[in-house]
Amino acid sequence: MRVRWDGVGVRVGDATLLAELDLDVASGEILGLVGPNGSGKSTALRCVYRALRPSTGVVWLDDLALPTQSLLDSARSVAALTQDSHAELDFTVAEVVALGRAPHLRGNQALGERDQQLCAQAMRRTDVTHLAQRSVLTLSGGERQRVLIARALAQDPKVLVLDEPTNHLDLRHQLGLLRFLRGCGLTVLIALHDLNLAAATCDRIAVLARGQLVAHGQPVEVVDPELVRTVFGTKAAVVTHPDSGVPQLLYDVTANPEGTS
Ligand SMILES: Nc1ncnc2c1ncn2[C@@H]1O[C@H](COP(=O)(O)OP(=O)(O)OP(=O)(O)O)[C@@H](O)[C@H]1O
Repeated sequence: MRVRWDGVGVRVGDATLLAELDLDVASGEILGLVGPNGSGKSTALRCVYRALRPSTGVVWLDDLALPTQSLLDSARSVAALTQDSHAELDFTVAEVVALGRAPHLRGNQALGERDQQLCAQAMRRTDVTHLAQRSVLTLSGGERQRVLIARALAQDPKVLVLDEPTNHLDLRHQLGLLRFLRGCGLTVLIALHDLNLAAATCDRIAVLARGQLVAHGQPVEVVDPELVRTVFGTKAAVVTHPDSGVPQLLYDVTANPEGTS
């Protein structure tokens, strides 16, 4: 499913959280949103999963404008793992993952065979099957994060919106998740702080700063020392990964952050 931000701006009072954003994401593409804290990444994503109504512009899913769709219809297409996703009730892992099926069920309708298959598949993909009967309250931060990703996958969406999904995940599970995203065939919109993981995972990267889109393109076009210096105020060198050919940044924590010496 194609996703398009069409002049999407968000203002609260006098503050512009997101200036008019134009971005077009093809079906099956992975778009990475990167940028400093407070640059508008979550705001841009919230407009897609409808936690926020844009002040200007429209988000399109294929040729349907989001405001013309019911919340239920868009929830069938778009699953989100957000920074405010919580699992604070005393539910088992299996119960939390099953909540992902809610947009596809009527009222208190029980899970059917296909629903159960999708939940089981989502739990396998996120390596939480062995936790199925545990209370989510007893999980570590990374285990809980994987359960929330499983819930989003169980929704069987066409578009997956992930806001910092690698938070709390150990290296193996970070790479496992990103590898899965590369092969899943869904349209993926993902906010990431780690520019190297973004470069390794995303087809295109959009760089936001103070609510503005300041760069946009394939990782080789975007991951650049000058951009890292101007946007993040950080000195970095770029090398090419010997196997994947993807640009990767190297940091020197002893260097002057502005890179002036
Ligand atoms: N309701 C609000 N009222 C005023 N300002 C807000 C509101 N919601 C968000 N902001 C501000 O909008 C800016 C953009 O926030 P957003 O969460 O989109 O940034 P982000 O790029 O996702 O940041 P981070 O990397 O820290 O998660 C921030 O400065 C934030 O404080």
